[in-house]
Amino acid sequence: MTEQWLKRWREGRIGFHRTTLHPALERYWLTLDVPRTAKVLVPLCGKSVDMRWLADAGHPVLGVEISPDAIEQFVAERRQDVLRYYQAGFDIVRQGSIELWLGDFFHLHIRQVAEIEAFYDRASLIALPRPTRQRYAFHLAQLVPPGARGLLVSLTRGEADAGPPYSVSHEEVEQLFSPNFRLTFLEQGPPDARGFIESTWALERRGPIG
Ligand SMILES: C[S@@+](CC[C@H](N)C(=O)[O-])C[C@H]1O[C@@H](n2cnc3c(N)ncnc32)[C@H](O)[C@@H]1O
Repeated sequence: MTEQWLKRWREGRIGFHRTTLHPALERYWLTLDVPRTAKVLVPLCGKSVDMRWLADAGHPVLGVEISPDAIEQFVAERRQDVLRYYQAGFDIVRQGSIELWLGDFFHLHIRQVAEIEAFYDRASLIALPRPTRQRYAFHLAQLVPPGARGLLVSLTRGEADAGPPYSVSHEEVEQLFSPNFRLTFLEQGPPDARGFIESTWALERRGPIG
């Protein structure tokens, strides 16, 4: 799976990438009431311009991405100094208040991200096959503290077929996240040219007593 993503990036097959801010982020982020300076985790971040918006809104951003091409393309898109360092098994590239950790999201450990208070997933869950989605939801829950809030932008399609992107039903989103998060369904967009429908959810990490 990893090799497939690296290859996609090398060959420029990144149809999932948006060059403009995701409308759901702009519409709903402020409604989450995340403290302005809270650090936002962006798992499987690609070179999403949404990270610029979060950073411009005052949030330090921690993106995790397996493809070095994605990270290099992201930082090349802005003329701003870049700092490079190595920490806990990850090569990290920092540009302003955005740090991009090169490596496998599943290798990120809670000790390394203790200060995360919020998260943003657009097209991350849906990049993973079904058994890995279960692991993803559990891993995200381990990384963020009780009370952490975030947005999830997922995809469904009438006839589920081979992904990525994978079609993830609303029932599956609830089944994956409700053990550890409070979920609020926010909106469902119109179908795109391939019949995919994006749905947006607000999530809040539950505390030990629910
Ligand atoms: C569908 S793309 C979405 C990217 C971004 N969230 C966006 O909205 O443009 C999924 C991304 O996850 C990355 N990826 C896949 N598996 C990963 C993993 N285990 N750890 C970190 N990144 C991963 C891929 O390289 C790809 O850039």
